[in-house]
Amino acid sequence: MYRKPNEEVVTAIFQSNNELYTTKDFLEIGFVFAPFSLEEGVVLIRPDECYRSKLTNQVKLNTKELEVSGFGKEEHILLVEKGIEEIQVGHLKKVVLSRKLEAKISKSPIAIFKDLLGNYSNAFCYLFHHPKVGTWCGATPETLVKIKEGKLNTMSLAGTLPFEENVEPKWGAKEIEEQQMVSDHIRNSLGNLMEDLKIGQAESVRAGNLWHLRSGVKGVPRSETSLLNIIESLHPTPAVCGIPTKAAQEFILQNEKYRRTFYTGFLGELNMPRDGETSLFVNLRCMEIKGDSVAIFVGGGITAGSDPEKEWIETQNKSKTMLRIL
Ligand SMILES: C=C(O[C@H]1C=CC=C(C(=O)O)[C@@H]1O)C(=O)O
Repeated sequence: MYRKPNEEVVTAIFQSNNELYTTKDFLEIGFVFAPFSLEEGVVLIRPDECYRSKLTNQVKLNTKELEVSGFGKEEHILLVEKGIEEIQVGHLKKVVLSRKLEAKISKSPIAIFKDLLGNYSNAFCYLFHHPKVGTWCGATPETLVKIKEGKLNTMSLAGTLPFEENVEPKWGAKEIEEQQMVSDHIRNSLGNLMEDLKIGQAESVRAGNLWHLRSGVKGVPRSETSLLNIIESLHPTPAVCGIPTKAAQEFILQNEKYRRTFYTGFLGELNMPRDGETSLFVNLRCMEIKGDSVAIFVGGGITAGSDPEKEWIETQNKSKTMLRIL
């Protein structure tokens, strides 16, 4: 079940058996759920039954300050320090480092999903379940790619500050440089696949209790460009992996002390309805639900200008997007 950013309609797609289908070439139709490492298999939910409904009875939750446990701080700071060293010796320019935190829940997955819808209107909110994969939900601010009527839209997203009512975010050199790196990377990797590519000015966008810097990216894919080409050139974006991509991915796989599985993968509608719109989102601000426990996934972009303590606080702030709902 999902609702696209700033829309009112919730769509539910149900597959009528428990087979685990995967995509081969992104020409299939359905809902995809892709892991960070694509070779683990991109799950496809076949749309045997589809329902659409307008949102009703949205409840705004109290936004009072949340206390977040400091568990895992030392380990995360060491990881960030290692990332900074790798950048200083010149192996990487940027790497996104993340962690997982656990919490108990007393709400049902459906109640959690409803609260995501009611509180994050400009996010892509979803609840995913497959008996052989698990149950996930989230409210992500990042579009991986949207293709409609031959036009492509994506975004360069990076840089984070806490949101404060009536206060404009003041971006520092670290965030501006970090977001510029993402824009440059998108230009390099998508440029050859497109007739023309335009990357807009960076602007501040709100994502729940946070601000991000975002540039819109628009273009028209060349006639010979396939969706698979586009996905392979964009995923994993430097907003979730790093620069250069391969070296950052290796660093992540070797140094993060857990497996990301579907966090920082992507998900969304594929060719729905037949030959229609594809809109895929990066799986951020998300959690995996297992009975009465959840695992929340949070990370941040590390550059030469990163301060490990601040990076830790940034992950604490990102975890509040989900913790508030719980
Ligand atoms: C990796 C995450 O956020 C990414 C998206 C926006 C801003 C980010 C940052 O400022 O570091 C991250 O690149 C996450 O939320 O777990």
